[in-house]
Amino acid sequence: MDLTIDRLGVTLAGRAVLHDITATFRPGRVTAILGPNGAGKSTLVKAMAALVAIQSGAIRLGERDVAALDPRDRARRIGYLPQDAAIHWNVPARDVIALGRAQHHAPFAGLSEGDHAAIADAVAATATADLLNRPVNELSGGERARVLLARVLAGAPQWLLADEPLASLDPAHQIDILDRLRARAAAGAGVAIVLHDLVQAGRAADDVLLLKAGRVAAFGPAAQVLTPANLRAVFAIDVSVTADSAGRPLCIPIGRATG
Ligand SMILES: Nc1ncnc2c1ncn2[C@@H]1O[C@H](COP(=O)(O)OP(=O)(O)OP(=O)(O)O)[C@@H](O)[C@H]1O
Repeated sequence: MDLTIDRLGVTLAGRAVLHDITATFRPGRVTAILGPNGAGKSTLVKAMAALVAIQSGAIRLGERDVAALDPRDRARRIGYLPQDAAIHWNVPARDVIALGRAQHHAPFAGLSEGDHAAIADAVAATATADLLNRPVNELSGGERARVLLARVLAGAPQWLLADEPLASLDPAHQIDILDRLRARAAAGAGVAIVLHDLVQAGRAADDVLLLKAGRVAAFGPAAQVLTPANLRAVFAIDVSVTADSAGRPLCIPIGRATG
């Protein structure tokens, strides 16, 4: 089902943060949300997960208003991985990952075979098997980030919204995680990820939403959006854009825009 943002406006603490955002994200594709610090990327994904109140417009999953969905039903449909997620209990990583199945079974019910299978898939996708018995607060930042990603993957949501999922990962794990997210999309899920790295965005994204100061600067297929002119207009940098060996845009930042 499409995830549609329709003339969305969000105001936080009296400040208009998002203005008249319209875009339709499609399942089966990876959509990257890019923009400078403070552009409104996190606020947008929170609004898509119904975690912030919206002042105007709507977010719809298919025909249904996301904010009006029953919360458990919404959690089964939309998985959200926050930026800098904290874990307040020093429990083994396996318990954190298992929490990703909570919306699939009755409260206090044990894990079903289906739950175990989904957890095993998520553990394989994030290479967290060796971490399962470790207390989460003793993991490195990147290890913890992979455990948290495993938790949201374990829920097998129709839509996966991830806010900077690569931020603390080493290059090998960045590549692995992007490949897994692409595999989820290829299997029919919707995937929307906030990214800062233009190289990774070009590599992973089918579609790109460029945000600037809370407004849509460009939205569409990655090759049409990731152009030197758009990137200059949004980030005020010069970027070399060529095609990589798979024909995807390869964006190399050169420096601050001149002239
Ligand atoms: N709870 C809040 N109350 C008031 N203003 C907020 C709140 N949360 C975010 N903002 C403001 O909204 C704007 C957008 O913030 P947001 O976190 O969505 O940006 P972002 O594009 O994700 O930034 P970054 O790349 O730095 O993570 C910023 O100016 C921020 O200061």
